[in-house]
Amino acid sequence: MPAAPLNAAEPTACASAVRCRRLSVEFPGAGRQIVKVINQADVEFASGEISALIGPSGCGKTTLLRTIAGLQSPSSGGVTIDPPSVGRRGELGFVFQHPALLPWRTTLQNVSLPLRLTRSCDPADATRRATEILDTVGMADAIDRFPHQLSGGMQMRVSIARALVTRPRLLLLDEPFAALDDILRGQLWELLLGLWRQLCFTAILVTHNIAEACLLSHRIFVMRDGTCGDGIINPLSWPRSQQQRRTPEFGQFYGTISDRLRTSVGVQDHGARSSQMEAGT
Ligand SMILES: Nc1ncnc2c1ncn2[C@@H]1O[C@H](COP(=O)(O)OP(=O)(O)OP(=O)(O)O)[C@@H](O)[C@H]1O
Repeated sequence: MPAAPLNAAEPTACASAVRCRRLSVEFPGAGRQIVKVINQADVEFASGEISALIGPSGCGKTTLLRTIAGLQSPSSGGVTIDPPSVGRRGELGFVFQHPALLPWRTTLQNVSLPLRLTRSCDPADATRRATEILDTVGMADAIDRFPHQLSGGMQMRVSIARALVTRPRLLLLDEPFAALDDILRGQLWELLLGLWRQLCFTAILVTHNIAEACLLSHRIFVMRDGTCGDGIINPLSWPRSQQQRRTPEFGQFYGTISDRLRTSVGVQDHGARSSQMEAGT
C-alpha cells in the first residue's frame, strides 16, 4: 500500500549515524561463567540508510539493537550516535516483534502517547500528529478502536506509527514482521520503504528473513562470533518494489547472503541453488 505524504509544511527528521567501537556485551552464563554475546564489535550504520542485521538465532542481534537503544549497557567499548541528541527520548524509535500496544488505550491514544510522554507538543498537536501518521500507515478508520479489535497486521501498523510519531532520526526494528503472513508482510515492506522515503531516517532492521533483508536494505550485516563484519552493499536498484524479487539480480544477491549466513553457522554449502529458488526467482 503506498504511503500518503505527510504534511509537507512540517520539517522531516534528519537521519543519524551509529558507530559501535570495540563494543562488548556480556551476560552471566551457567555457574560462574560469563558469556560474551557481543565481542569487540566494530561496526558503523550509515546515516540515512536501512541496514539489515541477520544471523543465526542467539547470535546477539537483539542484544546489539538494545545496546544501541540504550536499553542494555555495554561491558566495554561503546556506541556513538551522531548527532548525540538522538540518545534522548523521541529521536529514537523502536519497533518490537510484538506490537506491545496498551490494551486499555485506543489506537489514537497509543500512537499519541510518546508525544505526550516526551511533552514535545501540546495535547491538540499530539492528536493531530498521531492522526496524521495513522493516516499515512492506512489506519485512519481505526483510530477509536482498541488493540483487541485490530488484526495482527493492523496492530503492527499502529506500532510502526507509534515509533514514527515523534519523527525519530533513528528507527530500530526487531523482527517486526516475523509473525505476519506473506501477503501482509509484503504490504508492510512497501509501507516501511514509503515511510523511509518520506521521513529520511536511519534504520537498523533485525530479521531472519533473507528476502526481507535483500528487499529493504542498503547494506546487510551478517553477525558471527559476536561481531558484524563488513556490511555487504546491496546492489539492487532503487526504488524497491516486490517485483524485484522475481529478477535474476535478486536471486543472485539472495544466494550471496544465504551463503554468507550458512558460513556463519558453519554449514557446508550445497543449497545455494535451492536458496535462490526459495527467494521466488
Ligand atoms: N538479559 C540477559 N541475560 C542473560 N542472557 C541473555 C540476556 N539477553 C540475552 N541473553 C543471551 O544472549 C544471547 C543472544 O541473545 P539475543 O536475543 O541477542 O539473540 P538473537 O540473535 O536476537 O536471537 P533470535 O534471533 O533468536 O531472536 C542468547 O544466548 C541469550 O540467551
